[in-house]
Amino acid sequence: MTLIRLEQVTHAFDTTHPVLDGVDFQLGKGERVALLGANGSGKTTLLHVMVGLIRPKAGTVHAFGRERRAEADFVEVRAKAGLLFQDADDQLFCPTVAEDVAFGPLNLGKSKAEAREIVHAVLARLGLAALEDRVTHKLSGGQKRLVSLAAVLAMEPDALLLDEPTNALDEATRERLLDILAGLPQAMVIVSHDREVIERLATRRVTLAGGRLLGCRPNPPGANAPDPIFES
Ligand SMILES: Nc1ncnc2c1ncn2[C@@H]1O[C@H](COP(=O)(O)OP(=O)(O)OP(=O)(O)O)[C@@H](O)[C@H]1O
Repeated sequence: MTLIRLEQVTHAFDTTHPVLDGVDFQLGKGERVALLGANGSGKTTLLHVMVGLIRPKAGTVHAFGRERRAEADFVEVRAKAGLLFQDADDQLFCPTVAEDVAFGPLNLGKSKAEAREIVHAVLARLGLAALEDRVTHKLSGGQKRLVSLAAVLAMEPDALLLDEPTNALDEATRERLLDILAGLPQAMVIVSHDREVIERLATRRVTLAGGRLLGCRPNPPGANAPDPIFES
């Protein structure tokens, strides 16, 4: 079952060259796709296109059963595909951790009591119960990353879009996050330059280069060369 499908997505921020140039991509249920590519190759842009934070100049976005065009379509997509931002400060904007994690469920129409239950459950599951009443902006970078993931998981998404999830984490926090991610059932797109993240989590790898998406399987028998062009 395909959760997200992009067809011929093209996007440019200026008139010089497109960042994305006819990108086809599919995320299937149960897949964990590593999205690789050099700095500035358009990985974050592609994640943002998937959830409607950027509207491409051309091409189509299908997600969770239908084509998505308008902002109202993407509100639903963002509830089903949780985006973990590269910078936790883009994710967390409430005074306390509990409020930040409750924000999504409340937005989805849960009652305050239901949201409180979800906050307790998610924070406990991630080993973050002690942070519940902390002031968000005073957390360390690693704590913010884990709380961001808690806020995303509180929405009970079907897919996770992770933008450099282990970036700037110390070894212990990185291991902890990797263990958590490895135990999650959601389909994932994982943007990462962290070899261990890719080797441990990814079921498939794709690479953005020159605006195009090239596909290759992890450790393909016989060769490591990318397939010439990505899947249909
Ligand atoms: N809002 C924007 N306005 C103008 N240019 C932008 C904007 N967002 C991204 N870009 C440009 O688009 C290109 C792709 O950026 P993007 O952040 O998607 O790359 P990336 O592959 O995620 O990079 P990194 O690995 O460094 O995070 C870059 O040249 C970037 O400067």
